[in-house]
Parts: sequence; structure tokens; C-alpha cells
Amino acid sequence: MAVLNRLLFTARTTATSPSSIRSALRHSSSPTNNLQSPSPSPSPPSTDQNQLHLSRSGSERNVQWVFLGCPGVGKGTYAARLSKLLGVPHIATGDLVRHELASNGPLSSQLSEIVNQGKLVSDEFIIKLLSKRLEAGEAKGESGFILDGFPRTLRQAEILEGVTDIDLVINLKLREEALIAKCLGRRICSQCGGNYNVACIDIKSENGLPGMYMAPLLPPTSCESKLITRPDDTEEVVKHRLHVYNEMSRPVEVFYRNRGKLLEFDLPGGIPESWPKLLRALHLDVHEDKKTIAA
Ligand SMILES: Nc1ncnc2c1ncn2[C@@H]1O[C@H](COP(=O)(O)OP(=O)(O)O)[C@@H](O)[C@H]1O
Repeated sequence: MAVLNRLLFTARTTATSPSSIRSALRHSSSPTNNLQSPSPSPSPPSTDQNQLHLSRSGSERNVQWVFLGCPGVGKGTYAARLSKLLGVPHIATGDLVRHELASNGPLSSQLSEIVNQGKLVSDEFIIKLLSKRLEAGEAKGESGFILDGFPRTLRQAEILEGVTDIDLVINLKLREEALIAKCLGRRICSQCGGNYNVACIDIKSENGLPGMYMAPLLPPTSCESKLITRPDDTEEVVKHRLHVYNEMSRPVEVFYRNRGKLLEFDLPGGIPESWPKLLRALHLDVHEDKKTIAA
């Protein structure tokens, strides 16, 4: 059975086994809570990192990778670059949610309330969106993926692990002051959809911590007058999203660390410094043209 069908099927059927999942579904069965994720539960204790397996799990299929990391860390940027390099689709669940919002369907207003408050939508809803996207991709002959923004809860991770073998999980890390500045500086061109960042991050070295410089990623003049800011990129909502990440998504890091699939990657700065370093960490630098690496 294709990954997407198994995903959807497992999302429905596993919901009746462990008690946490049962209670999540009980909450989501009421129409008012249908889209919203249940309240955070305490994170399990963290453990040491196991040995990392970077294999592509056989040569007959494309990579199945996941990007984890706090809001604003740059998951979208690096996932998009890797997807181009490896020829696999970049699937960002945040984009799927925003697309659903833009469609102005019957659930849009409930959905926008959840997203604009920086909360997670329910596991069931996000799995439905992801399954739909995977189905459309499979119909076009896509294979493999780089997931960005999924899984974000332990339950999502368990469901994904139950239906397919994820090869590698890249956990991008950046200090909190840079994360907040990057979210607040994020801009999107309302016409072409291009992602830019007007923040110039220049953190001086202090108390033994190294400094960090991240240049802004400015739009071309043709996009300048069309820039918009995501409604969930206000300071208050970004701080709440960071809180939600710590409560709901840190356990996902532990989940993959315990399975030896987590690659921790501390971003040293902006794209020119970080991209070649990330490629080296992934043993992909030999495949990349030196000029593209520097871009
Ligand atoms: N896997 C997911 N589970 C639940 N909600 C999600 C998931 N992915 C995206 N969302 C919803 O979409 C919003 C935007 O997601 P995203 O663009 O990935 O944000 P961020 O920049 O915070 O990583 C999230 O705040 C959440 O409401």
C-alpha cells in the first residue's frame, strides 16, 4: 500500500489503541476542537544521541528525510535547497495549511484562528492534508520526500514511523534571539510567493559564546512593493510558537535520537556559511558543484 494510504489508515485506526491517542481523538470529535491540537503533555526525559545512520536505505528509492527545528530556524530554506539537489519533493506542512487557509473553504476561519494564535492544528487534520499532498505527488510519479514541519508531535512521529522508514532527521538549531529576529524579519512576495528576510542579525560574541552574523535576504526590486508578513510572525505569537515547539516537538527530537536517526546541526550563521557545512555533514559536498555551494 502506498505511504499516503497507510498514513491515513494508521491515523484513523491507531487512534483507538494507546490511551493518549484515544483521548486526543475524543477531543477532536467535537466540532469546535476538530482542527486544534490537544494541550501539551510533559516531554519525556532526553537521552544521549545514538549512532547516526545516514544511509539512503537501499538504492531503489529516493531519500525520505525530515527537518526538525524551531520556528524561524530555516527549515524551509535548507529543505528547499536539498530537495533541488536530491531531486525529491520538499513538502512543508505549514505551506499545506496556508494553502488550505487561502482556499477559503468551510474550515478556513477556524483554521486561521488556530494558526494565527501560534497553536498546532490537530494530528488528524494535518495527516489528512499531508496524505492528500503525497497522493497528488504519487500520481505525478514523485518518490521520496523531504518533510518540513512534520512530524511535530510524538503521535505524528509514531504514526509516520509506523507507515514508512525515515532515513534521516536533520535537527536545525539556532539561538533563540536569532530565531525571534528571523521570524519578525520574514517577508513573502504576495505575487510570486518568494521568501525573503529583512532582518540583519549581528550578535556579538559574549560570555564565551561566539558571535553570529546573518545577512538579510532582500527581495528583488520587482517584489519590493508586494511584500507581506505572515499573521503569525508577530513577537507575541512567535514566542508562543517557540513555547509550543518546546512542549510538543522536543519529544519528537528525543524520539528520533533514540532511534539513531537524528543529525544535530548548529547553524553557524547565514546561508553562505551554513549551506556548505550542512552538505559536509550530510556527505553530499562531493556531489555539489563548488559554485553552487558558495551561492
Ligand atoms: N505538523 C503539524 N502539526 C500541527 N500543526 C501544524 C503542523 N505543520 C504546520 N502546522 C500549523 O501551521 C502553522 C505554520 O507552520 P510552519 O510554517 O511550519 O511554521 P513555523 O515557521 O512555526 O515552523 C503552525 O503554527 C501550525 O498551526
